[in-house]
Amino acid sequence: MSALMQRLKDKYRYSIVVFKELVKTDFQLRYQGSFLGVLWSVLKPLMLFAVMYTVFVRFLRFSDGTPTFAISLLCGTCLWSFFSEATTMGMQSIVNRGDLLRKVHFPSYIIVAATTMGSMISLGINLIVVIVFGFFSHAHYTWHVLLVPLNILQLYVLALAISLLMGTLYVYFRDVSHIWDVVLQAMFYAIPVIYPLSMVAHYFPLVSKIMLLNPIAQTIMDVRHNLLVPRGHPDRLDMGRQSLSFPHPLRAVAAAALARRVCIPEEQQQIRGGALVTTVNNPATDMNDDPNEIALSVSHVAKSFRLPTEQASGLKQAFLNWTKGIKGYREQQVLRDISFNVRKGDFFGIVGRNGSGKSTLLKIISGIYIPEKGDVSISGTLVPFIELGVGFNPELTGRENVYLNGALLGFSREQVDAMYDDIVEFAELTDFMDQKLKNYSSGMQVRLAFSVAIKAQGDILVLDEVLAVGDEAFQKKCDNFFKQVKDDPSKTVILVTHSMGAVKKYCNKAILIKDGEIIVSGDPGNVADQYSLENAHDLNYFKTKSESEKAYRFPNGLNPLVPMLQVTPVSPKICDGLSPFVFDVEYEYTPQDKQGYLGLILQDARRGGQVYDIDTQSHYLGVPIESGHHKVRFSIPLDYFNNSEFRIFATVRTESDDPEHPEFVAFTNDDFCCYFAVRNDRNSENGILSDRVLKFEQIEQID
Ligand SMILES: Nc1ncnc2c1ncn2[C@@H]1O[C@H](COP(=O)(O)OP(=O)(O)OP(=O)(O)O)[C@@H](O)[C@H]1O
Repeated sequence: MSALMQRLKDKYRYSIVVFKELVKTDFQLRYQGSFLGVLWSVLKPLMLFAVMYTVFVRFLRFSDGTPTFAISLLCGTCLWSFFSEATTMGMQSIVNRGDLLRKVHFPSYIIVAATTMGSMISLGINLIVVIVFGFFSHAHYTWHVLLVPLNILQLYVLALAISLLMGTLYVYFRDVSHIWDVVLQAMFYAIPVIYPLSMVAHYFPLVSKIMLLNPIAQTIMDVRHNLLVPRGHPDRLDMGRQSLSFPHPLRAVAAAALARRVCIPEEQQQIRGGALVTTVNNPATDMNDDPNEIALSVSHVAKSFRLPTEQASGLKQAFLNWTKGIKGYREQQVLRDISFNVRKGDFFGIVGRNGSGKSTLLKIISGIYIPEKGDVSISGTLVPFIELGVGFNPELTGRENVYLNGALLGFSREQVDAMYDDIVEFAELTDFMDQKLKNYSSGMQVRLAFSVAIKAQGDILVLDEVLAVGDEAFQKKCDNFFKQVKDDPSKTVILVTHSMGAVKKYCNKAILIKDGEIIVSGDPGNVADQYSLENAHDLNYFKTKSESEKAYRFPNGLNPLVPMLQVTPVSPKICDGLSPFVFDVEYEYTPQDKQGYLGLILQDARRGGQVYDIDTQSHYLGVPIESGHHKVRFSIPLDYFNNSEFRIFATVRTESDDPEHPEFVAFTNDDFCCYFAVRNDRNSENGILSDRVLKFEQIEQID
């Protein structure tokens, strides 16, 4: 038995750790900031009771004739408050804590279970109040009181099952919460909370029987009877037996099983270690890789998302879309066919422009998303940081957030206790730990998050944009940490970053993702350079220029006279700066009455501005263009260029009367320009031209 318990404990260890921490913070946050704090959980039902008692017992004279009817009313009110609060908050919790689900390998039902458990704690406090009241009202408690925890557990399971079902619907249709409000109102009157069942049974015996078919009503009645029905009451024994009888708990368990089946995806049901995913599959390998050396293998992974095109989070819109045959979404293919292997001990970089799918790939590796196609195999334990400070709550103190964040990384309270001082010392936040996180600067928050995150233990660390944390002194510490990890052959790191300095410094391999595919892989220096080049396309000063030119005459740069104008590289796009950069300009041109010319502009894509500009009539390149389809080859010597990224932009224009404003016929838009980069260790990064440009000629004494 104890071995079985131990196995269950091990299997659900992560879920238990996170559950406990979420319950604690959830309960704490409910009463935080109020003057009376947790006392509200006692006062609220008492106040409600006072209202009910006055209206229904004093004025409407509802009673079953027992002296404890008032307490029974209080008890029913508490149970009903629990049920309505737990299902309402539980239903909304998946959406409210969606950040956790998107960033941590995490079973979603824990969020709902923790929220409903928060309400359950309030119920526990309330029932203690009921029992104390009972003493003063001469209630005679019997052993049946011992059945109450069983009844409550049953109610909790029912509330949890309903919350899961409603919560799943609520993710798609927000109307569900409004409908549920109405259902709760109706149910309140259909359950004998404020009136005795005997009253209904007296007038409508069949209705009273139907009422009892409702498992919620029955459980509430059970609790009341087990607590308060006086000794000798004819119903008492039956009700006590009923609580233990089989069909009743079975209903709750069946509801929970149904909710689990419908609401919890298969992969979430498989989560064992939460943040620590352990799989020891045989990773797929290519011919050159020793399978024992592979830590992670990603094979032909593809993923797309459905992006809503019409507002479809309401039932009405969903119905209208359905009747009109509108899908209400479009597919966005984020990853197409990604394959790579990471060897044990690698520091592996993943780079790409915004929206290229890096985080999606990390989430697939971490088990947060399931790929549509392809496989991911991991050998060892994998710790996804995904993002620093996941689950951080601004309303909690730094200390509380450390425990919460630690739990999400799989650490129990005892484990966090043991490392707490180290975390605080590393974060250099000793004096701030009892302050709420909302009072921290953003730098302090990431320092704290980083200090917790680096405690995570596993063979493979998955880091998403966790570099450049904090001020300069703190960055040095982080740098030391990364160097240590890099030098540790037992650690494998997968790093997503936009810092090409970090890629070159830490990584031994990297991939560049563009449009959902790997376009460059291997040497991190080369990958970083290609990335810089890709990134040069995004710079705003080019956009502005293009925008103004779009408004100029031809909206997309090209037109019937010049349907094609394109600059293509002949040399490699990453140049060493020793040989010239060679490129072609291809055009199709139908001449007008004036002679057409080809103009070229060389732009510094890193710093902005023109390096070389023949954009005036007087400086025409002197290449008249002829009718038809042609290709012209050019070359630019790069000896004196520093390291940077450059863009070549072509125009076709004709002479005009104003030499400062030549007449544009066409220009290359951003898709048809050519980008290249200069990379050579003899160059510096400062300024466009290298210091080799300046020659020392002579020095002459004046006085
Ligand atoms: N859960 C989601 N639902 C719908 N679309 C999503 C979802 N997650 C990501 N996307 C979309 O997938 C694309 C890739 O996103 P992702 O976060 O992977 O990019 P990224 O390369 O990490 O970008 P960044 O460098 O900005 O962090 C984006 O267009 C994003 O809008």
